[in-house]
Amino acid sequence: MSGPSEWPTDASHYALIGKIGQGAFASVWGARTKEESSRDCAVKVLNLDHVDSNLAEIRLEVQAMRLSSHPNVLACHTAFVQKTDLWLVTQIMRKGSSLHSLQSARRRYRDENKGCRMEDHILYIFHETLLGLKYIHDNGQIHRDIKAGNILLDGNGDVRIADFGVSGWLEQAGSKQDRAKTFVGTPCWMAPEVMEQIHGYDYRADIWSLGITALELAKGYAPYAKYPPMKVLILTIQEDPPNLDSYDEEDEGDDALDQLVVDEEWSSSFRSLVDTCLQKNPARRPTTQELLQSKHLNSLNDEAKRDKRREAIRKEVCDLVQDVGTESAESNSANQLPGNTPVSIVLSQQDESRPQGTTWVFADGSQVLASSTNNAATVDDVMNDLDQFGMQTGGEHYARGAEGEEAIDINEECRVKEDDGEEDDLNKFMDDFELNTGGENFKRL
Ligand SMILES: Nc1ncnc2c1ncn2[C@@H]1O[C@H](COP(=O)(O)OP(=O)(O)OP(=O)(O)O)[C@@H](O)[C@H]1O
Repeated sequence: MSGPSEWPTDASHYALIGKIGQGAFASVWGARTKEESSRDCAVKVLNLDHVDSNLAEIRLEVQAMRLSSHPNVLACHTAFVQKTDLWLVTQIMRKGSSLHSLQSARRRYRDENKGCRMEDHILYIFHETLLGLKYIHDNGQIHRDIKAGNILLDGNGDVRIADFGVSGWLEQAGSKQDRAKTFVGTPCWMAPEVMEQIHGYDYRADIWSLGITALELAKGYAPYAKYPPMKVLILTIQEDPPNLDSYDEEDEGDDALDQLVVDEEWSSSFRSLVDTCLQKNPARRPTTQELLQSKHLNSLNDEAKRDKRREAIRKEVCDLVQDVGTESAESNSANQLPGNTPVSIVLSQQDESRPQGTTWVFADGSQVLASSTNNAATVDDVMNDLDQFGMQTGGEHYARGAEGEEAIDINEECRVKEDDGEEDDLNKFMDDFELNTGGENFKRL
């Protein structure tokens, strides 16, 4: 393989062939170097307006990314600034995201009236991802954005984790000093402790996201994906962890999701694997090593069995899916459901001008202070008000207006007048909320 320094660091040396996909902060392209012996690659173009780390920091991190080498982590060849964009040149994974591949293959089987059972393929992807994640965790890092859109498949069935390090560069809300307490992520995959930011979080947040990813691959979309980000945050904090059955009831009759939903039988071992990852108390979640040794995945540690699974996914999935990044390929964007919009979270306790608590900052810059006052609301009140708010602000993404817009206090927005006679419900909701959040947030003033 060529050394990383040999990759050109000027955009004019690359030909962009076809768009692979569009994320919230970046577009990704299939590309080729314009050298005599041209090399294929993917180029992720991040608009610098959304990049808040300074370039020296990014350079150092890219250096680290280039040095990190694992068969299940996407290799980064080089990175450079081009006008107002940051270009990240990486390996290209021909089948794109694992979700895209599984869903495309499922559609093919369905069209041909053939049965297909994806559980073994999902377990294989899960196991490969765990190996990459173990490498990341063993190096003292947290990925922070594990989801099927960042788990990529190549034509031969290889699996690699993408976007390692990138989420840390994205636009952070709050001042530089707050940054250690700031987090950017996609709500549907975010662990409850990351949303609350009470006791901080560690690598076990990635294990939660991996559990959500297993659900996503199994069902075709992440739990709560149909809801706007703020509602996802509240449901994740309040409700029992999702599982393979829970969102069937939730989403029944939803036309948009009916297109995506997958109806398959799942083994009890797979169900229990998902449940193990999705424990709200992070201390109860297993480490990558424990998962690799668990009865659910143990057999895949055998090289011969792994090779067999790789061959099976190549034949039964990869071969049915068109390569991404070619002129004719369709864009491989993750479905743009509301809950897939990134949100950043800031702990605002140090800022005396604001009430204590966590601030959730949405991709469009709108903010919600999850703090408390004497008034409280029932869950339904909160949800109704969020819906209202969504409507007023243009819907799905709660696109609040321009810069300088005031942050929205959930309680301010959801305040229910005492004479509505709902005080008891409201108090109960706040008590539950305090309980769920460990009592530090949502403190009554
Ligand atoms: N190196 C690559 N090879 C093949 N496909 C890729 C590569 N990198 C990214 N993709 C695909 O390109 C699409 C866009 O990726 P991108 O990382 O910009 O957005 P995302 O992860 O879907 O969402 P966001 O980053 O906004 O949370 C995704 O479907 C992803 O799977």
